Amino acid sequence: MNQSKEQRILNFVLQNAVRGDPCSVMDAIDKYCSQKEWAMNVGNEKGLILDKTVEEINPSVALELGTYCGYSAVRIARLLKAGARLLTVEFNPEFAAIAKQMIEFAGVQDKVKLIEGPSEEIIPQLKKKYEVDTLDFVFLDHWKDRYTPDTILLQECSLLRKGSVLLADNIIVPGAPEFVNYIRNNPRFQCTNYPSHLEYMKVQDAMEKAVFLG
Ligand SMILES: COCc1ccccc1-c1cc(O)c2[nH]cnc(=O)c2c1
Ligand SMILES: [Mg+2]
Repeated sequence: MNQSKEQRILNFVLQNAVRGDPCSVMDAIDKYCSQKEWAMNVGNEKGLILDKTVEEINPSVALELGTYCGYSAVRIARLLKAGARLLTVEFNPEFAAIAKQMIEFAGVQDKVKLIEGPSEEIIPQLKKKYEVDTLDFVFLDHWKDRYTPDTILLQECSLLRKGSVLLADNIIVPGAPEFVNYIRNNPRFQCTNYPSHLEYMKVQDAMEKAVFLG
């Protein structure tokens, strides 16, 4: 049974990064995916926008929708203060299995809770099953047609508070036009667009930050 691309990415990390060193894991993934096989990690250019947003908020409780291989989970978790935690949701079991190993190798497993399943099922469980009160930060990086319904669901489940920050990847490519229309025309959100490029490519992309006004 030949290996998946995601397994090849993990193998490259295991052979080229340093166990317990999140930056070496991020660098190895970026090296492999820019030189060998493209993959949909947020990457280093948009990753810096993610870093700045996380550092600005300094979240106690963060949620990521769309774990993939765990690149952005490692990227976010490495910046979290003692006692803070990241919940990351992945629908695809193969991706979740890779991400679990990636997160453990990076040494951030104590800060990260990887939850396998569809976001529309997991979000309503966050309060009772995962002991979440409200979310300080949400990174949307999953199916683009889930951005709007999941943002509505987060509000319906009272998971956002005044000042909660959403950051959405792939506003241009693959694109989330319906989400952009929803969030920019919603008076309960203050939006900021961050032009960038598609990971590992010279193609325009952007991230959108949306602060919940309560
Ligand atoms: C499977 O499509 C891969 C692809 C192909 C061409 C352009 C963009 C993308 C892309 C880029 C991303 O950062 C993504 N992030 C999260 N979920 C995605 O589906 C996703 C897709
Ligand atoms: Mg993405």
